[in-house]
Amino acid sequence: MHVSIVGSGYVGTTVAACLADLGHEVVNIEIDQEIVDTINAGEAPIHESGLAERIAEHAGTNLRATTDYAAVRDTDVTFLCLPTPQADDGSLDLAIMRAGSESLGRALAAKADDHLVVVKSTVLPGTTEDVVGPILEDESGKHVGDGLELAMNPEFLRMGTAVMDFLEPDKVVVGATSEDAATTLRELYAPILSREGTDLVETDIREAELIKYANNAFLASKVSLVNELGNIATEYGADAYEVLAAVGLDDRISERFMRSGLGWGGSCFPKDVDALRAGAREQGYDPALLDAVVAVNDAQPRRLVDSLATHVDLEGARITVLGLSFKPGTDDIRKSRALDVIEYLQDRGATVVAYDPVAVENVRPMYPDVEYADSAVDALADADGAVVATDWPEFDDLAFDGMAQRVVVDGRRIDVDEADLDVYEGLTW
Ligand SMILES: NC(=O)c1ccc[n+]([C@@H]2O[C@H](COP(=O)([O-])OP(=O)(O)OC[C@H]3O[C@@H](n4cnc5c(N)ncnc54)[C@H](O)[C@@H]3O)[C@@H](O)[C@H]2O)c1
Ligand SMILES: O=c1ccn([C@@H]2O[C@H](COP(=O)(O)OP(=O)(O)O[C@H]3O[C@H](CO)[C@@H](O)[C@H](O)[C@H]3O)[C@@H](O)[C@H]2O)c(=O)[nH]1
Repeated sequence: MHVSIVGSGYVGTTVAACLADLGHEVVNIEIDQEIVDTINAGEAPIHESGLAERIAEHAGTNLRATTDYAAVRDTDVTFLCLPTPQADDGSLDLAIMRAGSESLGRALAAKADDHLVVVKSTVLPGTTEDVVGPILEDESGKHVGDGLELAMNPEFLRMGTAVMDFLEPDKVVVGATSEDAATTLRELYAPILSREGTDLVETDIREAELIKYANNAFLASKVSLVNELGNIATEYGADAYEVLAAVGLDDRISERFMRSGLGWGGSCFPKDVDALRAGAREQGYDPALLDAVVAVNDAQPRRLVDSLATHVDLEGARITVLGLSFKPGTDDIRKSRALDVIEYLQDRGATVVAYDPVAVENVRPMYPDVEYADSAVDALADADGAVVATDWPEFDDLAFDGMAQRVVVDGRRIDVDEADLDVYEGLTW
């Protein structure tokens, strides 16, 4: 099938490379010329395991990139993989989706054949049919159901494992306005849908849109619940990890996504939970539980710093922050809990020394007064205390003997030989 993909960030690039790998003819339409040139040179514009190889193999044959929306006219289906950021009040900001839909609609005006537009971006119910659809109709002169079909196909990939998550998902969700649109997507995804372990969920568009938010809200709530249970466990002097390992054996609950500690960050959970809360309020519903989910999450970084402060006078102290990315396996620092930890430490007069295997250059411009070390061991040298903010595997079994005071408060439960430390405290265990 001939496929165009608008937006070539984390999702658009991964989807394009993977669809090319499945044998489709794929073109990425992207406003950033540097990204376009990178893909056309056979290189990956982002770091994701398995992506560079796929782009190297397919660029120049069945994968290319361009800034020119006219390329959509040579394709049967277009995926919109544009950003859907938060406005200042937390609500969903659709400005980029609107701009992309306008450009797409204008390009489709000169296409004679029928076209299917699939929204893959995370958008609230009603966006595809009430915002994207009418813009496409106005700009192209086509009508939904007559020359133009609409579908919504949310994406559940995680950063760091994006390629495998896309190629081997638990589910593919398709919301479509017509049987033809659903059939096209079934054909496009045939190799993925034929594998055992992947379910196809076909719904109307509104349900497809909401499934994505419900999925992220559920996972974020699960982590906030395990953090609350972890906070309670520490008050009782109990180990939340032992407690939750047992709880997770109940298959109604599952042992996955049970790691308590510093909480959730990243480019998705914070913005999507906020957009759903704002959307719910707009619909007249008060999302009390989701408000609490965010409040619990926001409290964890301060709890970590407060816990360190019970052992170290932070004013003038040299404190190491181990890990800056929002989770291991990525250099993404968006809404990373580590950044809140840095701010609370600085507020209390500490000098912060930070180390991360890949994310330092993303943080440096935001926090120029932090000292950045080249290794965890260097970062710990002469420190009066340390906190663990990201569970990078290389932090397991670290040597802490270079510290001036061997005090560690761990927000992520790395493997530590407590005998090496004067004070070791887990945030929730
Ligand atoms: N990142 C994830 O892990 C993930 C997972 C699932 C769903 N999502 C959702 O997918 C969507 C895209 O997310 P992302 O992380 O890939 O975003 P991103 O910011 O990484 O990439 C978006 C790309 O779109 C480009 N762009 C902006 N305006 C454009 C325009 N008018 N025309 C063409 N290109 C344009 C940008 O230059 C950028 O390269 C969002 O709705 C997000 O919530 C993200
Ligand atoms: O037991 C856990 C699991 C995760 N986290 C934290 O939760 C955040 C999100 O982690 P993860 O879900 O692995 O990363 P993302 O790449 O943000 O992926 C989420 O957000 C994407 C964008 O919407 C979705 O597509 C994915 O399905 C969804 O898992 C990170 O800060 C993790 O440290 C915990 O604290 N404890």
